[in-house]
Amino acid sequence: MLNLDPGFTPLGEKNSITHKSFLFAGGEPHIKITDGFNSAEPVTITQRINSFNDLGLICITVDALKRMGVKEINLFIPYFPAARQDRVMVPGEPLSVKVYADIINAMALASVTVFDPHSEVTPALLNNCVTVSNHQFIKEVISKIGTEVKLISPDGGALKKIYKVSEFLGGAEVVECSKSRDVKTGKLSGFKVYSDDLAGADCLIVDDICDGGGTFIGLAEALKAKNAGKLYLAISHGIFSKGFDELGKYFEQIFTTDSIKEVDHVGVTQIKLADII
Ligand SMILES: O=P(O)(O)OC[C@H]1O[C@H](OP(=O)(O)OP(=O)(O)O)[C@H](O)[C@@H]1O
Repeated sequence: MLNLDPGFTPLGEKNSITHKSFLFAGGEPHIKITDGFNSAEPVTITQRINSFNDLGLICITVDALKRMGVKEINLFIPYFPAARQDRVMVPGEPLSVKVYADIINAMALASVTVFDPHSEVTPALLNNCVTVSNHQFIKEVISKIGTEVKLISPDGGALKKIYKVSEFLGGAEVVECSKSRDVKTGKLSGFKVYSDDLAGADCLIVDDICDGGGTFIGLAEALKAKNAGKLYLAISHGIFSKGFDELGKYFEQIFTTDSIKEVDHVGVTQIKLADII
């Protein structure tokens, strides 16, 4: 095991390979593997990706391991970078998810494990991809809420996954919703809840990523307009780029994992991937 982020050990620390990593003054990541480990054994690298340099560190680590004679290298990156940029919406944009997938595929890894990928595009592009669903995460969230909730699917992307979550949970009720996004400006509008009256039912919105949170604030207003009870939010990958001031006004509690970073906020419960995979 080679955990590149010292604060993130999702698969444990058994047989951890010691190393030192740092940035050169020019901004390039560097690593020195300081262990005399058995290079005939497979190695699994784990990493949280918050920047292109975090991917760069993976690339140079794979190179260092191969030069030490390691033949089988596995990678665990729960949050796949640019997974949302999985289609070219207006001319002039990149297909970023393919750029990242091509870089990773070039390393010829034995497996690449991702957690709750945004769409089917990531596993389709990534060689030897293993996906971990959000099922256990949502089960854990519901046990922490402690009461019956309706599962809310915010948009078309989430809809493809929510019924599998419901099935895993033994048939929890699903409420479908939709939103519109202007592909030129990224602006959100037109939140719809496909239920006439939620009759005070507590609701858990389930989605893969929270970035600025606009999706969930817009949806929370639409749910309240349909008489929703308490609102909860479960997000596999918490970016939370606009903080929690606005989100906190709508949600009793927000649940996320540590797939991207640590979150320290009274309104957020963070469930460690180490505890659910
Ligand atoms: O916190 P926010 O800034 O609102 O972003 C979060 C939303 O963005 C992503 O979906 P996206 O809008 O890209 O939709 P898609 O399912 O059409 O890809 C993600 O699945 C969330 O639903």
